Amino acid sequence: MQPRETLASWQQLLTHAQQMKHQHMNALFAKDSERFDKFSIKLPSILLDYSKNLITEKSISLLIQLAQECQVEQWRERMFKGERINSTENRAVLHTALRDKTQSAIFVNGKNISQDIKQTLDRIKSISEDIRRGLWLGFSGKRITDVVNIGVGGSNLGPQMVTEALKRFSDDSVNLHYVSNVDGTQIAEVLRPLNPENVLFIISSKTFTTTETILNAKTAMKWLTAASFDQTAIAKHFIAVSANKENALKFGIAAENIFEIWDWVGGRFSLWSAIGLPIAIQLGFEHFEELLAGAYEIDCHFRQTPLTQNVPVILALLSIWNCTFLEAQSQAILPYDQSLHMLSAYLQQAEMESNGKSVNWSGETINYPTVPSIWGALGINGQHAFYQYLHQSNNIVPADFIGSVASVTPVQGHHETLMANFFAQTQALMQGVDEQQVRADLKAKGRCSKYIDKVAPHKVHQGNRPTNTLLMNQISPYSLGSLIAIYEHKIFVQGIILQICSFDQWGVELGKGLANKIEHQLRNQQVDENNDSSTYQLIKHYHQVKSKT
Ligand SMILES: O=P(O)(O)OC[C@H]1O[C@](O)(CO)[C@@H](O)[C@@H]1O
Repeated sequence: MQPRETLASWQQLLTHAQQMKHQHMNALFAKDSERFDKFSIKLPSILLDYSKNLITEKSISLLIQLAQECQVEQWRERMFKGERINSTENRAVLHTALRDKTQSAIFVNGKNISQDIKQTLDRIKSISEDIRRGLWLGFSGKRITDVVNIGVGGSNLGPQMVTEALKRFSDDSVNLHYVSNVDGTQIAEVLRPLNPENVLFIISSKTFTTTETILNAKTAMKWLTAASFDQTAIAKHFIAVSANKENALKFGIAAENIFEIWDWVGGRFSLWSAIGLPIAIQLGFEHFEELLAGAYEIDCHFRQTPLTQNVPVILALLSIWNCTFLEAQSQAILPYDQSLHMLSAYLQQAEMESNGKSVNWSGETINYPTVPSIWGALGINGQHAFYQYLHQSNNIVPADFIGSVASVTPVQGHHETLMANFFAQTQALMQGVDEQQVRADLKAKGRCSKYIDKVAPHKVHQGNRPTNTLLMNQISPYSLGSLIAIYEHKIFVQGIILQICSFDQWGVELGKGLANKIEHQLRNQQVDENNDSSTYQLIKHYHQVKSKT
C-alpha cells in the first residue's frame, strides 16, 4: 500500500495549496468569465456549482490525478461487485444493490442476494399497503393509526430524515413517530397520547443488541401487554427489522414479523433496506420506489461518468482539498429547504462515523489532516445564529448550500425571499467586502469620520470562503434519493483516497463497554474504586443527590 504522501499528485498538491492560499476567489472570477461553466455539473434533478472554491483548473487536474493514483475507479468497481472492501469486518459493502433497478445477480458468500432483496421489497410493499389501507388489525380488531419506530443511529436517522423531508407526499393514512433516545422522557411523551389498540411498533436494530433500542422496545412491550392483558397481542403490534433474527425471536417478535437486513448493509447506509419500512408506510410504496430510483440514477452516474464530471468524486476531492491541503477543520451543511431540516444530523452520522478515524487500512497512524467535523442547521435559521462565525471568524468553514428551485409547499412570496438569501450568502462568503469599500459605504451614508474609523475594521469581511451550491429542481422522493446517494459515494471516495476504512465504527465500542460497567454501579448504588477520580466522584455525587430526591 503506497503511503499517500509519497504520491506525485499529493506532493504537487501540497505545493499548489501554498500558492493558492495567497489567491482570492474574486480575482479568479474576474480573470475567467467561464469559471461557472468549468466548475459546475448539471444532473437531471440537481445542479452542482463548485466554482466558489479556492481552486483553479490546475487544482482540479491535480486532484483528479490524485483520485487516479489512488485507484478510485478500481475501488468503485470492487464495491459495486461485492468484494469485501470493509476489511476490518471482512464484509462486502452493497447498499447500492438495494436500489439496483436491473436486479442484476450479485453473489455474496455464493448466494445471489438480488433474490433476497426482491423478496424483502415485496414484503415491504405488502405490509406497508396493508397498514395504510387499514387491513392490519390490532389485538382488539381496530386498525393501526400510529406507527412507532424504535431505533437509533442508522436505524433511526435515515428513515426519520426522509419521512420529515417528504411529509408533503404523505396522505396521512398513518401517523409516524420515532423513539431513539433511551431517556424515558421521549418514549413516555410519544406514547402518552396513543391508544395501544391502534399502535404498531417497528423495532429497528441491525444487531438487535443496542442497549437503548432494546430497553425502549421492552418498555413498549410492557405498555402494550398492560393494555391487552395478552401476550399474543405482541404478534399484532410488533415488527422487527434486523440482521440478528435469533435475538429478535428471543425478544418475542413473531417470526413472520421479522424483516431481514444483511451484514453487507452498513447501518448508516441502510435506509434503502427494510430499515426504510417507516418510509414506505408513511409515504406509500410507490414513493419508496422513487426514492430508490433517484439513488440508482446516482449509482449509475457515479459508476459510469468520467471523474472530472462525476459529482460525488468532485465533492470528495473538494473536501480533501479544503481539509487536507487547505487545513479547514469543519464543514457546514446548510439546507435552505425546510424539508431538509434533518439533513445535517443525518450526514453527521454518515460522514463522521464513516471517516472519523485516525489509522489507515493497515492500522498505521495517519499523520495528515483527514476529514472535517460535520455540523449545520437550516441555513435561514443559521443566518440569525452562527453565520457571523462563517463570515468573520479566523476559522474557514467550507459549506454546502442545498436549496430547491421550486418549493413543494409554495406560500405566496416566501420562496423568493428564501432563495434570495440562499444565493446572497454564498456570494457574500466568497466576495467579502474590504475596508476601502466599507469606508466608502459609510461615507455615502453620511457617517462622520470618527464613527467610520471606529466601525470600519469591524465591518470588513475577508470573503474567500469556499462553498458548494447544490441546487435541486424540487424536493421529491426521486431527487432526495439522488441527493443522499451523492453524499454516500462522496464519503466512499474520501475513504479510498485517505485510506480510511469507511464502513466500520470501532470508535463507538469503548464508550458502550464502559457504560455497561457504570450502569451496574448506578443500579446497585455502588461506586467502583477503580474508576478515575473524576468519574468516581461524579458517580458518588449522583448517588448522594439521588438518595435525597
Ligand atoms: O441498528 P443497531 O445495531 O441498533 O445500531 C444502531 C447504530 O449504532 C451504531 O452501531 C453506533 O453505536 C451505529 O453504527 C448504528 O447505526
